[in-house]
Amino acid sequence: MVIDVHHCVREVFGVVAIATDSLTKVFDDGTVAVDQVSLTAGAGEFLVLLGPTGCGKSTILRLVAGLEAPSAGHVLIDGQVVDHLPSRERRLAMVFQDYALYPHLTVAQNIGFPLRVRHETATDVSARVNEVAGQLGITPLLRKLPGALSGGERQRVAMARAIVRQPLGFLLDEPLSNLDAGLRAELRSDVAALARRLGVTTLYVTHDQSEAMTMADRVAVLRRGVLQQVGPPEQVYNDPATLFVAAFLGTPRTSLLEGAVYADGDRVVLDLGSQVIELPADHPVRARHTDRVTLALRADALTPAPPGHGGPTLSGTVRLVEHLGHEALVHVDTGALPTSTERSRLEVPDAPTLARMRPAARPATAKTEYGFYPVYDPELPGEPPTVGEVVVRVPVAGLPRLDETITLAVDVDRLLLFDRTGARIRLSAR
Ligand SMILES: Nc1ncnc2c1ncn2[C@@H]1O[C@H](COP(=O)(O)OP(=O)(O)OP(=O)(O)O)[C@@H](O)[C@H]1O
Repeated sequence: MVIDVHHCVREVFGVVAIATDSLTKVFDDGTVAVDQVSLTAGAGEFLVLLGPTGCGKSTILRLVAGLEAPSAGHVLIDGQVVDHLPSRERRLAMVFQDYALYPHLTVAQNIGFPLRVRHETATDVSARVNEVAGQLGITPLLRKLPGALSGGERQRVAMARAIVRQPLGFLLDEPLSNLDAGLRAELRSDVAALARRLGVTTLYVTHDQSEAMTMADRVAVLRRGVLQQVGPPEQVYNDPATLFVAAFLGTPRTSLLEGAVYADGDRVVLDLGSQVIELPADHPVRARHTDRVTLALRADALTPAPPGHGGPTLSGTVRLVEHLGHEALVHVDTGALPTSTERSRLEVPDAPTLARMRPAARPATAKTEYGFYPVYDPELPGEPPTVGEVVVRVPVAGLPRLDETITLAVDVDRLLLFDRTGARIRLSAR
């Protein structure tokens, strides 16, 4: 009788949790790449590590894989500390963005490679390779060489090679980043579905928020090696704990504006300097009278105000209309003071945003009736951005013209406010 060793292992170990406990990595040059990160990917969970470039995502993966030694803290697999275990004994399969397929081996030989180095019989290797190729829909490719494959096919072969050993966990480091956008979107669901079908605990690294949002059971957002927030995608998006998380998650980019709260008789307003947003008189932010705040506004908090709209509004001048087909992204200059990157801690504004900010040298905002006179904190380095822009999605049927003044309805339930430290001001009425 032939016993399938791998199936036995899976049955004995089952699906396992992968965890880090105060994991810290300081490289020899003093770089603190990972700073006391405690995270758990539950058994069978698809956990995505998300953050800007350099935030320590790959280093966490390498520490979990055993390719780097932690400076402090621990890695746990199935509740057991594995710090002493060499990489190969951790039974975790890693897939990198470059796949690292052997160019002179066929697809079948590439997939079977991890089994052959364990001296399994040719019959067993072949059976397992065929099984995995079938699972991934790549059986027709088995005789080809990697050079004859498309990017997406190569990616599937790399996944096949990772699962052939029936690992206890997958560690995937931006495995889709070398593919074009269309294929990436297609493979996203494939990879997530495969991991779920196999029930394998997965740590998936990406800096692409839409990838994280569509694939993850939970997302862990990192900044400079420090864990900011962990939760299901919709929770992290809708209920960000910090200004950084609110700013990092948002397509189009979340707008950040400086403001102050004023509660005056039966009025409660957010004073942006150039204008005020009138809030309902019983709005809980009333308790924050005179506080300086940062307002994070995403496109989904704004709509062009219909005639006679009675709720909170924000107005501004149309500066840019980006056509997306059935709708357009309309960039509206509110005259308010944008939040500096030093305060938001969002260190990598994209090039188009920067390019738009710089040439539009224009003094930001004037003093309002409530006396909020926004100025940049003198201790903050760098040149302040000059345009307090918000972005709204508008159906093509009702597009405004450039330089037109438009009024936007603000969804109060989607107002995200943050204090001077970047911590969320939670409004109990939400
Ligand atoms: N061997 C090393 N020696 C010194 N510093 C390193 C080393 N490897 C990584 N770093 C630094 O550690 C920090 C985290 O790097 P890491 O590769 O983990 O980031 P990342 O979030 O995966 O970024 P990316 O998305 O660009 O891959 C960075 O500042 C990086 O420059």
